[in-house]
Parts: sequence; C-alpha cells; structure tokens
Amino acid sequence: MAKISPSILSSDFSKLGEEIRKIEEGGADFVHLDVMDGIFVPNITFGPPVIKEIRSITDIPFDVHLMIDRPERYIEEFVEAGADIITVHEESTIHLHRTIQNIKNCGKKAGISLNPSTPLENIEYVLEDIDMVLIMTVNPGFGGQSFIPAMERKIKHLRKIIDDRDLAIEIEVDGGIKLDNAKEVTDWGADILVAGSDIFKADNIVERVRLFKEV
Ligand SMILES: O=C(CO)[C@H](O)[C@H](O)COP(=O)(O)O
Ligand SMILES: [Fe+2]
Repeated sequence: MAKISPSILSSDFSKLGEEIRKIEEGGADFVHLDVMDGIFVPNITFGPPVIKEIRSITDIPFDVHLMIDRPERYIEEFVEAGADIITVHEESTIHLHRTIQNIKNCGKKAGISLNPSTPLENIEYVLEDIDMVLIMTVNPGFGGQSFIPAMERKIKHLRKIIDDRDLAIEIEVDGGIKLDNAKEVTDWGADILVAGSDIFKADNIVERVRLFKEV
C-alpha cells in the first residue's frame, strides 16, 4: 500500500486549517507543501512563515517540495518552520551533494526531485546519500495537469535500480495522480503518491483520502 501525501496547492487557502484537519481525518501520511519562487517555476506560492503556522495545527509529517532556485540558501529556515522531509530539485542547485548534506546535517530526511526531462543518471552518485526521489510526472509549477505517460518507464527504471542495489530510498510520484491511476502507479513501484486537485477538489475530502489509502 502506498502512502498518501496530499498537496495543499489545490486547497482552499481561505480555510487551510479546516482543509488540513480533513486530510488528517482521512488518514493522510504526510502534508505535501509546494514551495515555488516564480524563478525556478513560473508560479509563486508560500514560504517558511506559512509552513510554521500550519505546523502549529497538526502533527502530520511535512513533506516539503522546494521548487526554488538555489534552495541551499533556505534549508535552515525550512527546518525551523517544521519540515520533516526536504526535497530539492536536481536542476535547481549546482552543488547537489552539499545541499543534501546540509539537509541531513539538520537531522531531516533529504529528497531529490527530477523534472520530467531530467534523466535518472543525474543522481547516480548521490543515491547512497538520500532518503527519497520525487519523480515529477508533470512539469512543476501548477496543480491540475495531466500525467506524462513516458514517466511510467522512469518510475519502473528507478524501482529496479533501488531493488537491485538494495537502497533505502522511497519513490514519491507527483503530478496528475488521481484515484483512477493510483493503483497502476503504485504497481510500477511508487511508495508515496502526491495528489492535489483530485483530493482538494473532491466533494468529500475526508472520503477521498480514505479511498486513496485503500488503493
Ligand atoms: O509539485 C506540484 C506541482 O509542481 C504539485 O505537488 C502537483 O502538481 C500536485 O497537483 P496535482 O495532483 O493536481 O497534479
Ligand atoms: Fe509537489
């Protein structure tokens, strides 16, 4: 069974507290927090102050997806705000290994995310140092986009690498995940599914999270 990490990107920000309580009630394993800076991706969302506020209302682990340029500048701030897993994009930082070490030195789990066009080979030499790989299955920046079919091969390939080398890495899949494709993506090897619009645009958010958990 895959873990579920609802992305609040598609939630109603005017009642964020209520939205978080609903996913908590549904059994969400994480809260997925999409941080965007308008430079690495063409959209701006929120940063550490908002995350800190949410931290005060829930104990669900925070899965922070940084879509920002040179994330190494802000690792400590996200740790202080309450992040549990910090994921940076391979494309966003020149010294990826050092950035990963920064996160680990803060005692947090480190993830690396790959844009759809970025090959798995780019993270070959840091696989031993990370806890998670986040495979983007849409181009980062917006919720509600369609799953890119070629990512099936990427997920399966990464699953094989992890299993063959017995690595302690979880695969998170983010973008275009719906109840309809959740089982298929899990069968390909995903350990954690991120879902934004399919959960927060549902009539019954609590029930929707429960249904994902049953997949
Ligand atoms: O990182 C993201 C976008 O860059 C989001 O996590 C993702 O798009 C979730 O939204 P949806 O489930 O609606 O595709
Ligand atoms: Fe995300």
